[in-house]
Amino acid sequence: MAQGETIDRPKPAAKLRRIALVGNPNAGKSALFNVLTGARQKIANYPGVTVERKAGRLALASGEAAELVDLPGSYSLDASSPDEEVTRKVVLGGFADEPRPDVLVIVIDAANLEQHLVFAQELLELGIPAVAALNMMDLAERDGLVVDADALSGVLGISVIPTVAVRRRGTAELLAAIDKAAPPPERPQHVTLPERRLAARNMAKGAILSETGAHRLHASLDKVLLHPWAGPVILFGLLFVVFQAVFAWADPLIGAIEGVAEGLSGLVKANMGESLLRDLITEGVIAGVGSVVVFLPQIVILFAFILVMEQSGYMARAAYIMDRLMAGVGLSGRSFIPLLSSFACAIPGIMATRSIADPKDRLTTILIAPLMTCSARLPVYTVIIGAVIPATSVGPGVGLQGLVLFALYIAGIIGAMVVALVLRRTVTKGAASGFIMELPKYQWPPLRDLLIGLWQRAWVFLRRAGTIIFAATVILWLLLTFPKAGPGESQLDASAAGQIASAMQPAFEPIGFQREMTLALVPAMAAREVAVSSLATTYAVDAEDEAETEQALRGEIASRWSLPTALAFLAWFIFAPQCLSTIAVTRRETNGWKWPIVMLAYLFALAYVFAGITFWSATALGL
Ligand SMILES: Nc1nc2c(ncn2[C@@H]2O[C@H](COP(=O)(O)OP(=O)(O)OP(=O)(O)O)[C@@H](O)[C@H]2O)c(=O)[nH]1
Ligand SMILES: [Mg+2]
Repeated sequence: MAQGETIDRPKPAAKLRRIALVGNPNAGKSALFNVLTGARQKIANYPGVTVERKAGRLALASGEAAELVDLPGSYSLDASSPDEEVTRKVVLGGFADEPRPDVLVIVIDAANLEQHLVFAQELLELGIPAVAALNMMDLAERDGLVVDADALSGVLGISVIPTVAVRRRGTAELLAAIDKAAPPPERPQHVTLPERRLAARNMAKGAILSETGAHRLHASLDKVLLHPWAGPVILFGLLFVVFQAVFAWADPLIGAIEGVAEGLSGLVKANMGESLLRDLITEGVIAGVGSVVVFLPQIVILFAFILVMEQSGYMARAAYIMDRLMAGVGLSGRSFIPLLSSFACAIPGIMATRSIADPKDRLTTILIAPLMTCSARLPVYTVIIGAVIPATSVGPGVGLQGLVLFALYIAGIIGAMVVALVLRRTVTKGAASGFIMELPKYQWPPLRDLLIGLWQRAWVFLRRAGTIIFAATVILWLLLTFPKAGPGESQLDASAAGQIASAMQPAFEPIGFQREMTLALVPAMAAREVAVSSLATTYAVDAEDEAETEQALRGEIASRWSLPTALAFLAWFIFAPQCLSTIAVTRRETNGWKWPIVMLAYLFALAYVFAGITFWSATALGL
């Protein structure tokens, strides 16, 4: 769910041996890829994480360099979803510029042997030299399974190497086996699925030496967590805690970062004479970029929860619980994970829809993904909530601010559900497809994966602050600073930005937006957080005297905005179609401009209508 995750197309390498990691979803292919190549491909404890192939270099036991390709998990070579299609094409040599792999590394989950051996047999029928990685041996052992790798090797006719990808166990042996990989013994062709299943059962029986009852704890955990009514209550309670924590835990850290920004600004002022450059640094860079960077603690806390939920195996349970709810709006639990990813960023979320086989399900999921509150909206929400909602407590351990934030997330979800319902009755009409998903095993999140995951998220966020947000802020500062105001005229009125905003203002006046809010919407098309930095820069430029510039953005908003106006702005951001990258990735994933335009139009309409409704009802209530 990394934001803006990049996809490297494997480059055709003429001389290098090509080795492909294949197997069922969630077998640990990407984890193996990471340890073998030193890369940091995304992994998580639920199926369908990898949706594109990715290549890296590795050194074989002989020292020879080879190319390793990580593939999306698949249940068979009869592809039904776009991600499975990628696997099928790579294995069968269907991509024009990519030769068929020289060696297949079939990754098998030792704790799910029978299921994983079904696809393994189909792969062996291809006759490509192969080895098997019998992965997750630690979990098999923990569950009391003793798996006989040699017995398995005997029936499959290839080397079978026990591995624990996350502990780097067995990788040297695996590399040595890849070196010596030979074509598997010829197998009967065109075996039917029931025949393969039967054979898999027999092979598994022969290879599993003992099975004791350590499954019991997990079974009882599932009884509670997947209980028809206790399950949703626990899930809801958990999410509630997450949003409370985002506010409660981050506050001291935010204060510290704000202090650093103020200190820096003071330092610049003390050491530089009055000049445009000094203003650019203090009003543009420090006020603008700084106002976004302060949200790093909240982003990190949110992701820490999400990563722990993913890695522990709970996320897949959440999808399972949500399945019934999703069925109510014509979607399946399959859509849950892409939608959940969209809470980080809609881009990886939309890409994750490739694991949805049904095209109409998939399209609906893509169209509603931007309604999930992405992390770029968090700064906008929290700065406004911090400014206009009092930090009072509404119950033991429950703060009003966290409650409002929670409500904003829920509003996005409800909006998405309603839109899905409407879409399913109209443009994407059709029966909802069934949901099959295997539930992964519970495990303690590996600390290393957790820290790497957190670091990646934090880095993506900081990089955005240093690039897109920095650039947008500087451009905005220039537009706010020139042309210079004449005597008696306010700088904001005279500036190019002020004139642009004034031209747009009639459209936004009716929904309660002030001119600087309207202005903030324009650069926020690049990245939503820019709404915050542009407000900060605008107020810094607009400040009458030096002292006022020092005031943090929250204070400015508190003194300048009425409550209805602030609430309308929040409502706008629940729906606002304000990120160009989302539109671009939608165009790519739907192969055309039709659906991105539909998306843009409906989001814009909803944002406008809801901001308006919020403003007018809040005003009528006398807030
Ligand atoms: N305990 C344990 N966990 C493992 C092992 N290998 C992988 N995992 C975990 O299993 C989960 C799935 O791993 P991935 O590498 O994402 O699986 P994948 O096969 O790439 O899955 P898809 O991309 O969905 O096909 C992650 O949470 C890993 O941390 C292992 O040997 N032992
Ligand atoms: Mg993977």
